[in-house]
Amino acid sequence: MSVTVRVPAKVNVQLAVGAARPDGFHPLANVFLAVGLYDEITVTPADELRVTCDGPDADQVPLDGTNLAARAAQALAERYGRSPDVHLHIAKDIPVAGGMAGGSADGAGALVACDALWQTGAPRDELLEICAELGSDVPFSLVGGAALGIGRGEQLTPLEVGGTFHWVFAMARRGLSTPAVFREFDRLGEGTDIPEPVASGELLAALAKGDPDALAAAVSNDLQPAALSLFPELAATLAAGRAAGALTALVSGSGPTTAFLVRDPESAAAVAQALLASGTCRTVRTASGPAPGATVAGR
Ligand SMILES: C[C@](O)(CO)[C@H](O)COP(=O)(O)OP(=O)(O)OC[C@H]1O[C@@H](n2ccc(N)nc2=O)[C@H](O)[C@@H]1O
Ligand SMILES: Nc1ncnc2c1ncn2[C@@H]1O[C@H](COP(=O)(O)OP(=O)(O)OP(=O)(O)O)[C@@H](O)[C@H]1O
Repeated sequence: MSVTVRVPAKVNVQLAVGAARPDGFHPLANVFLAVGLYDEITVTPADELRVTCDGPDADQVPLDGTNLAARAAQALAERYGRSPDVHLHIAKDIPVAGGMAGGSADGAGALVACDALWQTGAPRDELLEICAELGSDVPFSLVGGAALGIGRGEQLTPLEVGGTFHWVFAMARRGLSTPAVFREFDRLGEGTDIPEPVASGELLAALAKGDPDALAAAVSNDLQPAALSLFPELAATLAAGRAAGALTALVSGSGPTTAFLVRDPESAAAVAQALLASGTCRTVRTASGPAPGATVAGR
């Protein structure tokens, strides 16, 4: 008996960041959009808790107890007083350390998979609570679609989306550490007045309407200057995508993956090809959103 769960990546269409809180986390107005790039997590009973991973970035994924999928299984087992002895296999398609919530997807996926395998019947609110303990992005990986995250990004309100948005993603030649990007944000903001993060009304209206031009005009990412400061070569990738006709170009979350909003799948293919030809990235992928959250794909 095994259970497989499919979980999407995310792009942040708005990431407003406030000044660091006393606990070191930053208050956010984080507008998440799940996109159709997926990791699949398969859980099978085993003699001990063990993680395996395959996919193009598999060699960068830790297979010990620090893996978010292992931590999710441990957390659920502890709550229900049972043994966490399972084999978790991650079929990884989401770039690692790319700002697309790949590890978070695996955490949410393992939680849903173990919940189904063990038939714990945990209420959704309890699963979301465990997700929030695992990381700020993990609750969104569970729910998918589109949502506004406040607090450190874990307090979610689902958002209406009136259409499908088409994207091209350019994967960089190395990763960026999320804490390092937040630290660079702090350094760049030293001595300035950092406003409270608020969601943009124009952006929420554009999502609700399903209007790519309006969304392109409203996207923003307060972590982008910090990501560019640590990874200056990303400026050339953003420029190449804009020159190829993307409606807008931005760093996805803490980066270094860059995201390009386009009008339709044909433009996605053209922008993807131009980005690859520019030589400014490792690889490109196209995907559209919103995509559903963690979903049992097979038993
Ligand atoms: C950049 C985003 O991906 C945007 O969605 C998230 O804010 C990061 O979410 P995540 O990777 O799940 O982050 P966590 O595992 O909760 O935290 C990793 C580290 O990121 C920083 N962090 C994260 C979230 C937040 N609101 N403020 C922060 O300063 C902290 O240094 C923290 O130690
Ligand atoms: N299941 C996992 N998959 C990938 N990385 C993991 C996993 N579990 C733990 N990690 C660790 O987390 C680090 C960040 O990887 P991840 O792919 O989650 O980054 P990210 O997509 O930039 O995250 P986010 O967008 O949530 O900030 C990795 O370098 C790795 O050490």
